[in-house]
Amino acid sequence: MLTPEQRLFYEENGFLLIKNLVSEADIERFRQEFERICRQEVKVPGLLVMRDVAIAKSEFVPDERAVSKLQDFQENPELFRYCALPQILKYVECFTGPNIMAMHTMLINKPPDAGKKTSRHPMHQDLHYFPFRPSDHIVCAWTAMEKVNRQNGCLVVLPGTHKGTLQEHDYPDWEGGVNKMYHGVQDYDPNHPRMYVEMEKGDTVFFHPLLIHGSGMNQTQGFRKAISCHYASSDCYYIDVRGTTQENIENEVQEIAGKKYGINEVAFKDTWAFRGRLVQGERTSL
Ligand SMILES: CC(C)CC(=O)SCCNC(=O)CCNC(=O)[C@H](O)C(C)(C)COP(=O)(O)OP(=O)(O)OC[C@H]1O[C@@H](n2cnc3c(N)ncnc32)[C@H](O)[C@@H]1OP(=O)(O)O
Ligand SMILES: Nc1ncnc2c1ncn2[C@@H]1O[C@H](COP(=O)(O)OP(=O)(O)OP(=O)(O)O)[C@@H](O)[C@H]1O
Ligand SMILES: O=C(O)CCC(=O)C(=O)O
Ligand SMILES: [Fe+2]
Ligand SMILES: [Mg+2]
Repeated sequence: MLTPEQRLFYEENGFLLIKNLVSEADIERFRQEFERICRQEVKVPGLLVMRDVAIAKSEFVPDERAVSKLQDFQENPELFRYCALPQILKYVECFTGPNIMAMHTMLINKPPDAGKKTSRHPMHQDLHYFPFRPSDHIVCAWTAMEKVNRQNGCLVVLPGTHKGTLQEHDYPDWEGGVNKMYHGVQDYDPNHPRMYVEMEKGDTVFFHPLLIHGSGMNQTQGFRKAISCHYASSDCYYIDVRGTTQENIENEVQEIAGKKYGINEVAFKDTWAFRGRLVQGERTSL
């Protein structure tokens, strides 16, 4: 699928932007379903509805505009259609091989910043959240549901950082507050070249789980929308993160999973095994 130039670009930079990959019609359907979920017209088992911390901690009564992110929509057939779009899977297969699992799903509705810069997403590596390997067989697809630019907080990437190792992550020291589980790399090189990935509606970026990335504040009045899925080869294997830098996220996830599913001591890897869904080939290991 990939031209030699595209392959080389990904190997060197850790991401690949494909223009106009998802149709307007599909994006409109995802948007409609998102709105139905916000209006609570559909109930989705396992879905996590997240509000921005600035809104969650204020007196303001939240309505659908307060939703900053939907996570784990694998049980919603309409949104999950995104993860199985053939034109996306054709690219994903270049990184994962033929057995493909959709491991993590998100619809991000980055709100207009409430004045505390909490709409930012600190610079991080997604692998920090994942207890499975090898990292080269994991890839994220992130599709802009509208034009994204520096004004509304597009993705910011540090090209080439996927060649490094997994860094220690923790909450950034931000005055205005930080969203739950938005860990960041503590000491990335501030002089590393930065790229602002500006995209049109339907453009899709594929990126490596070690690529350091984040997103800036949304300085517009609109809600910047994107839909994404992290894929892994189903031949990947789970690892034990105890004693590694990932132990802090394991503890937080176990605490939340315990509350959400009413089970104590759920293994971190099981929180992934039961959310993961096969989208192509055979479920061999994950
Ligand atoms: C690769 C990928 C995984 C990378 C990422 O996506 S990183 C971000 C990952 N994010 C997540 O996994 C979502 C984490 N969020 C959640 O689990 C939930 O939204 C919670 C923060 C637990 C809130 O759950 P919810 O059921 O809405 O609970 P409540 O509304 O009753 O609030 C309970 C207490 O939590 C606070 N809260 C709500 N939203 C946030 C927030 N965004 N950041 C920080 N704190 C928050 C809320 O103020 C309340 O606090 P107290 O009043 O108890 O002090
Ligand atoms: N010290 C830091 N620690 C962790 N993440 C940071 C830090 N500084 C910046 N970032 C992340 O990198 C993103 C991009 O930073 P950048 O300074 O380019 O954007 P910004 O300050 O949000 O907007 P602007 O385009 O006006 O500079 C930030 O929004 C934030 O998510
Ligand atoms: O859409 C964004 O702002 C980035 C989200 C992101 O990187 C993540 O949730 O891991
Ligand atoms: Fe990320
Ligand atoms: Mg700045």
